[in-house]
Amino acid sequence: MTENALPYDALLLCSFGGPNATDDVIPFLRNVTHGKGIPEDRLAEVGEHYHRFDGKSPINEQNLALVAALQRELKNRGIALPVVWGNRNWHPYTVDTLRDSSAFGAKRVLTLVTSAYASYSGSRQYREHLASAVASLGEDAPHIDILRPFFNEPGFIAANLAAITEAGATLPGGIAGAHIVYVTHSIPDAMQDASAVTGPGYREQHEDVRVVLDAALRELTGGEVASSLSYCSRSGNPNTPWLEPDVNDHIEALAAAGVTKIVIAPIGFISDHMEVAFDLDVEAMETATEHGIAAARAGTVGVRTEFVAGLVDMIMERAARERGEDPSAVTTGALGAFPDEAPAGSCRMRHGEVTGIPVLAGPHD
Ligand SMILES: CC1=C(CCC(=O)O)c2cc3nc(cc4[nH]c(cc5[nH]c(cc1n2)c(C)c5CCC(=O)O)c(CCC(=O)O)c4C)C(CCC(=O)O)=C3C
Ligand SMILES: [Fe+2]
Repeated sequence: MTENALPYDALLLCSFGGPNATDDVIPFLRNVTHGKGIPEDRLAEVGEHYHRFDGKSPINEQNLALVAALQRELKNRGIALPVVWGNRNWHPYTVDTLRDSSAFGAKRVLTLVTSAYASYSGSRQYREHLASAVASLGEDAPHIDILRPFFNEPGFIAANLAAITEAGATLPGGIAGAHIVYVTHSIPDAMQDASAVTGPGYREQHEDVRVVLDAALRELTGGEVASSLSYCSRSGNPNTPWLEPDVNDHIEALAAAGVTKIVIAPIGFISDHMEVAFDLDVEAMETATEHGIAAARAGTVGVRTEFVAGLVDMIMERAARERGEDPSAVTTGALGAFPDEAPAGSCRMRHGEVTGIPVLAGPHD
């Protein structure tokens, strides 16, 4: 049987974007932090992280690699679906990509947002961004659908599991006895609360992944698995509460409790972009070394075959549903598949704050 992705005629990979050169850094950071109240000194500090890498974030090449991997997987399955790429905060901007796609005849575009978990930052903000791109294209805009969050897609889990076991194998004595330090991006407590209003919140989605991965690791190793979830990359006003513990404080506390080896597993990110390359590989690794802990950083899912195949499964499942079929949504863990359309009031920046900003894939309020 030949598979097809109808009614879709393109897949848009929609991501964060990052600077490609020194001169891009400040304008990129202005785009990201526009209206967000991030203090100047935090911006200067984050600018320094990028300058350590000559102003070039690895994120763009990683997204291009994911585009290529998705194209390969689709082609191998005999599915004709062009994959295009657009960003929220840097070139190529989503609006430009969609204008081009439309010029080439795309009428209905399925969007894969590069955030695995739902919160304002990973979900609603992208839905606002896509609505604004569509509005500015007017009649030329294709119809856009958005794939649900994929944190509990089995391929995402399998890819993380493989990455953790590979990293664990590099530790002295292997993974046995290592504490698994799962890490994700911190968000303000208010954003966390707002993410939990209409369904399982951002933290709960990660906890679900942690439980599933721990169980799989236990099965693989035949031993006990100790783990915890911690957070990196907090910003904003220091007086505003964000999700804790910070990964560095947490590693310090683990050392004080007698832990001697850890795997740092960045389950909150899909590629080794700047948060991973600096906040984990530089800062968290330094913290571990200072405290006498042997640490191995697990890779992100990147373009691992399990992950890419799982994404294509999700694409085909969604396409089938849009054709009126009733495909089953396969998920791991206890939370089930998130809905295709976000519920009213979900994933606001703050609970109860109605901004009136239009969104796609869900009601505006
Ligand atoms: C949950 C989440 C993800 C994970 C989901 C996902 O993967 O999408 C994520 C990803 C990313 N965040 C990124 C970069 C930045 N995020 C910032 C600021 C913020 N992030 C937030 C949350 C998240 N962010 C929040 C609540 C803020 C505060 C301001 C605001 O409410 O928006 C700032 C401003 C400076 C600072 O304050 O640090 C920068 C530069 C990059 C690109 C990296 C690269 O260039 O390689 C990526 C992939
Ligand atoms: Fe961020």
